[in-house]
Amino acid sequence: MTDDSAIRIALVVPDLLGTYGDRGNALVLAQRLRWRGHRAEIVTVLSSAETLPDSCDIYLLGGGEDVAQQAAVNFLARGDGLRRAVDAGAVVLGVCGGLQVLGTSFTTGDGVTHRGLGLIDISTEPGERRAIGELSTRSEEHELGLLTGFENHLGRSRVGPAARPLGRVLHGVGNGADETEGAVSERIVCTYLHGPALARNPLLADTMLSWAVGESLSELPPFPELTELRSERVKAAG
Ligand SMILES: NC(=O)CC[C@H](N)C(=O)O
Repeated sequence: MTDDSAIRIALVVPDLLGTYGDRGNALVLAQRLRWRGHRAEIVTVLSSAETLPDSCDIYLLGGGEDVAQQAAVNFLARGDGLRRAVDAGAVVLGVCGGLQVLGTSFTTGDGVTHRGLGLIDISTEPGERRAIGELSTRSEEHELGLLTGFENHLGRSRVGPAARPLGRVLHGVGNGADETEGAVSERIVCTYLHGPALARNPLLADTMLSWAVGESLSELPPFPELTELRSERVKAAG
């Protein structure tokens, strides 16, 4: 049964975009809401569903392989639920393959260009080699500070004029061409950070949650394990 007062978090086609552990982002968001006394519901939408419901507050798209990304675009274009949700103010996170799916187009390693959903102005072409390893960036423009994660992608992305980069690369590849990482447009956040990104970067998680809830959220007590994880991972990035 649906709980009307709950913040609904859609985990979008994890059977296609679930290769890199990004489903953890849904658990992080739900738990950070519950710790503050909000109700949260995770709505898992598999690609066997008819269409994606437009009634969720937050939509999470993870990373996946090239063929899975094409299947995800086909599924999401059917019914257009994600576009309607975005138009109504939903918050969206696209990680890696999810970033490429949300963008205008992506060219896969075989040289074929595929249409993305066009929800954010970012396009992707294959690089010369796969970017694999720790990725750390600084996001001053969006006041998100240091962002940490790992990357594993061939695609190199260019942010168009209708979006802004999420951060500037300190270590790793990120978007590739110009030392930027990810993209932001209104309430859509795209990144190459896996980790899962929202487990490693609680400020990003809480920023997205405050957009969904419509108010700033109470402080949570510091988690020493989290501080330690972040500093250990940033150190590992060199
Ligand atoms: N980690 C991913 O999601 C990979 C995305 C995409 N298939 C690429 O290689 O660029």
